[in-house]
Amino acid sequence: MKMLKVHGSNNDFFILDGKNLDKQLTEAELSILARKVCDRKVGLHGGADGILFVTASGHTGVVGKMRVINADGSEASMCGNGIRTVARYLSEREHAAYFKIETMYADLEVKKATPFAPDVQAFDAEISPVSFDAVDLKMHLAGKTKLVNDYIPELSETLKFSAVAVPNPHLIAFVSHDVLTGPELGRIAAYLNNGQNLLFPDGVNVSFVEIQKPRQIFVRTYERGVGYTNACGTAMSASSLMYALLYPEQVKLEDLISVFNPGGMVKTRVHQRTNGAYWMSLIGNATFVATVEVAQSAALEGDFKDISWKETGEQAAYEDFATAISKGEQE
Ligand SMILES: N[C@@H](CCC[C@H](N)C(=O)O)C(=O)O
Repeated sequence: MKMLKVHGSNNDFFILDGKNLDKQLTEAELSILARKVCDRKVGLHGGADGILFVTASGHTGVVGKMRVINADGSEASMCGNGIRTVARYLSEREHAAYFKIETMYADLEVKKATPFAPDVQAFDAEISPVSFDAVDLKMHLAGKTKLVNDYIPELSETLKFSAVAVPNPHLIAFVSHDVLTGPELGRIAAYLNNGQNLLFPDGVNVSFVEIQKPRQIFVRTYERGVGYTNACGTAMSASSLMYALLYPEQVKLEDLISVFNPGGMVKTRVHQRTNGAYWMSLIGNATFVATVEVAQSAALEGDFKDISWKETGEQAAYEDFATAISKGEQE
């Protein structure tokens, strides 16, 4: 079985193309494979945040289908950092620069973007559909059908949250720098993703957002099915939407927003269609780290003694880029 280790803002994945399997996987095996391969301690070469499973799409004019399997084996409806890397993979495989990828709820447009730096390739992905509806969020708050900049007393007496599905569920709070870097995010997100709480029984991705200056935010995310990640693309898109809606004096629809995260930086734009629906452009790196070969039967057993791992050399360029960002040399 061949896979590709990739990342967007150091949110890392293994792309598994159904064409490169030794043998067809059952649904249960796909989930087991994700848990074995992604394990940070004993998984494949340091593990990953998830598997991006690529297959053919049944939809006309769509180049391929992406399924997102979190590190804990659960399936997510979307992955913003992941779809950029799948876009690059399909773009190289199909020799196309602008096309659609099928995801659980929508066929999303992707296109090649201007590289962020030499050897730091970038792609631009549509993030949609957007919903504030508690039913779509699988959110249960007494008497509330949506939540926009409001308190959830069960979680915090001081923080205000907004809930938005893009279409995977996100809970977002705008916070000070101290709160962004402190323990509250972990406390709240671990509780909401314990599978037992009544507010989000299916879990939710939780992000804290700091406004650094107009059109520049920092987003830290604790992901459902994973835990803390270096970045979450759908969270940065959802956070950009809430930034535009809650702080219209700082950012307008269509403005380019710089979104920094612990793993790097992406750019976003918030758009609104004529029917009122919001959608976002998520523009960021799509880095190929290494090509991997492992026997499928061994991977399913979590046995990674005998693998072939060939680095592409792109990670060094990405690290130079990330260093330049952290020194404020790039906006
Ligand atoms: N890292 C992803 C989101 C992956 C899915 C998420 N953990 C969920 O369960 O919704 C991104 O970049 O969007």
